[in-house]
Amino acid sequence: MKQIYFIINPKAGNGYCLKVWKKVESKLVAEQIHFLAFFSEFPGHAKCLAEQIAEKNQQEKVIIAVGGDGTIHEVLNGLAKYDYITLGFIPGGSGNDFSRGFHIPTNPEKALQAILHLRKRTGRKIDIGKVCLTGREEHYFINNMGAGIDAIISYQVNQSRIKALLNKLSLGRLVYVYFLLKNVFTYKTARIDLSIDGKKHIFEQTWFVTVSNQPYYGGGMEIAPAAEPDDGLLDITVVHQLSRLKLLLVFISVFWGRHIHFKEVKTYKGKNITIHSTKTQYVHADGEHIGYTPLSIHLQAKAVEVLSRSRGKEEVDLKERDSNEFC
Ligand SMILES: Nc1ncnc2c1ncn2[C@@H]1O[C@H](COP(=O)(O)OP(=O)(O)OP(=O)(O)O)[C@@H](O)[C@H]1O
Repeated sequence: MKQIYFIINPKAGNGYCLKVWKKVESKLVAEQIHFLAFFSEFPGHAKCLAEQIAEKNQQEKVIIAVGGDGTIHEVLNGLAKYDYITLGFIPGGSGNDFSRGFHIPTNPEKALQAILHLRKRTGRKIDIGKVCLTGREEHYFINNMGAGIDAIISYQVNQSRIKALLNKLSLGRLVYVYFLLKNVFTYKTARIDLSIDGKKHIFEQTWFVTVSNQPYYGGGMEIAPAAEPDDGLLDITVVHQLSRLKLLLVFISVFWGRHIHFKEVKTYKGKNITIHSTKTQYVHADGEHIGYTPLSIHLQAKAVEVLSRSRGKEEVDLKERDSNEFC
């Protein structure tokens, strides 16, 4: 059996993750499962830890990220170049879009149970995206990346103190609404030149472009309802040429994946994408600020083995994530 390593972000979910870890740790001890655990001590540390674990002995291992989407993003970036590592995830953050998209239970004990069960089988090979920014190191994403107003919002949310306060009151989602409202009346749209597998598209007055590997982002918004993480394609969503008020309507409809029916929302699929903008745009990958446009994105097909279940084309019933059906 492969050795299991845990990388825990004690700050994820504004400290909630530590409680998650305590529960997971007790269960591991009770079930006499051998494991090694490491805590992320500062932003970027989870990436270093994952890299060091992957390098050690160069043997097959399971690395389980315990935290939010930022934690899994860092762990992914540490292990993406090592094809003998299997990635697992126990949700302990505030958004947890990875667990939504990859059908991991939100309950920590059930998530662990699912992971221990899935570890006995061959993992699922999934695609990831590689973002290349001018003069900066490459970044991999597992959920999605974006450029435009959504990237500014996620940057401001991550910096804000209100997030911690609202999370304590279990109103974490409101922080996105607050920053959306703050930006929607001041943000200046730009022309975006997009190339998808060599085909050029020009969009005037663009609010944002996202490139998704799985459907969810921003803590449960179904931005790319058709995205499948193992279909060898990335799903592109462009929102452009609409009024500020209509943009708010589009954002509301994203929670149900209905935004794709607006004529101002364009969707595509592709493998190699470039984004240029007349105005420098903020860029995020898995909700973490990584730089600014211009950039290129390249699909890395079936590049990472994950402990998750595939749902095929069935509709995802999110309530089921908490059921015991993994076992
Ligand atoms: N010890 C630490 N102290 C402070 N920040 C840390 C530490 N370890 C990691 N981080 C940073 O914490 C940030 C948030 O982590 P993460 O995204 O996992 O949690 P979250 O924001 O609560 O969840 P989500 O992204 O799912 O909403 C990341 O940007 C990461 O770099």
